[in-house]
Amino acid sequence: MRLLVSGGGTGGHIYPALALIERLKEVEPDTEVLYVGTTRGLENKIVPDAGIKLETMHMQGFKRSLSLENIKTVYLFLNSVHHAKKIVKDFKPDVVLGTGGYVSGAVLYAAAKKHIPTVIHEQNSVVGVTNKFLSRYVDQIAIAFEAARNQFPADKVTMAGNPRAQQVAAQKDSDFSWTSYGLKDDVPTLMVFGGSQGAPKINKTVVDAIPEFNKRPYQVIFATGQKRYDDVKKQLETANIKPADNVKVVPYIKDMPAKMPKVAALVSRAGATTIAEVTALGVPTILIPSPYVTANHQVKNAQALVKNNAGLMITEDKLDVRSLLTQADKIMENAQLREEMAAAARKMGRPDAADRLIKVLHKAIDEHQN
Ligand SMILES: CC(=O)N[C@H]1[C@@H](OP(=O)(O)OP(=O)(O)OC[C@H]2O[C@@H](n3ccc(=O)[nH]c3=O)[C@H](O)[C@@H]2O)O[C@H](CO)[C@@H](O)[C@@H]1O
Repeated sequence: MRLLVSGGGTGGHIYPALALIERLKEVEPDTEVLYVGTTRGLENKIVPDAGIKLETMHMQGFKRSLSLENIKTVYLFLNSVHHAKKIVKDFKPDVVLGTGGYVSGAVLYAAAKKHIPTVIHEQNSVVGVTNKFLSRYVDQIAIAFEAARNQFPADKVTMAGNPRAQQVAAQKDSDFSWTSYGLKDDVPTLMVFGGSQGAPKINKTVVDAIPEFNKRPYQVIFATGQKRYDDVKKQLETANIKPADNVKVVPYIKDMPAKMPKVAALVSRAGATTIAEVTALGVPTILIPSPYVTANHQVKNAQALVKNNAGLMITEDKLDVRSLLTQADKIMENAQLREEMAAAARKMGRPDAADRLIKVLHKAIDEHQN
């Protein structure tokens, strides 16, 4: 298959695309892939690191208030559509997949106008602006939450799940060792990150909790987000806080599918891709939904896990050292509770999501020809 993929800005849009590509190359080894992203998003690092060819376009999002910047945004969008049409013409894809972010708006719109089969993947329960816009033009729409179904034209929608779920589930017996971080393999590990880019309030709270984490019988691996690492280091120095041997602070955790199966519990934002991963594997979670997202959708994501006894939630306004430690200790110091939460989480997982999405791609190709 010749697959053109576009999705960008944040890890939540990029990792599902990469997971799909990895699986497609397994089942259809002659697959050719080109990825189109923005010049500034996380895709600039993650996609080439995965050995996938990347083309970039300069784009920006709309501001909510009326502003001159929006004129520039429209200009950049039209320019990108023009650029994307050229990419489509040169690459000659059998199908084009969009996984969200402004850049996928331009690429999928261009492909649809050039009569190429198109599919979008929506990771969230509340549909993103780009996918909403594209839903009129594309052939097929794959979703990961039932709640997204009625926000799209009904005849185009298939439930697929998030391909990242299949990727992490496939590595559940990974031989990754925590010793590569200077941690131990026989001590339960709490992983902490605030989404793919880190979150300042979570970072500050974890920094302040480190003197207590230092004394715990479990270990902590804390990813600050690449761009926020220096800031966290400064906070640690100013407050004279030194992580003990059982606490590691890093900018970013690479190759998460190999590592996540080895964590006892996770503290994180409630982004859709993280949720897909923890439910595929059965990882107990403490979710701190981002209050800065469309229609507060991360709270809805988190509530689904809480309702099924698979996760605990701390809303950001209630997040402080005490609430964080209380919930972390509750899970980390009770192996039986962890097992129960893990089993509940696994029941919600979709470990065949990539295969389902591949079927949707073929459906788009087949039905487009008819
Ligand atoms: C603020 C914002 O708009 N967030 C959105 C963004 O989330 P965002 O990209 O922040 O978060 P997601 O949970 O969707 O994805 C994070 C991904 O990054 C990985 N990871 C994280 C930290 C790390 O050190 N290493 C690493 O590999 C996680 O394992 C996961 O695969 O897109 C998601 C999918 O559209 C939405 O649900 C989120 O609401």
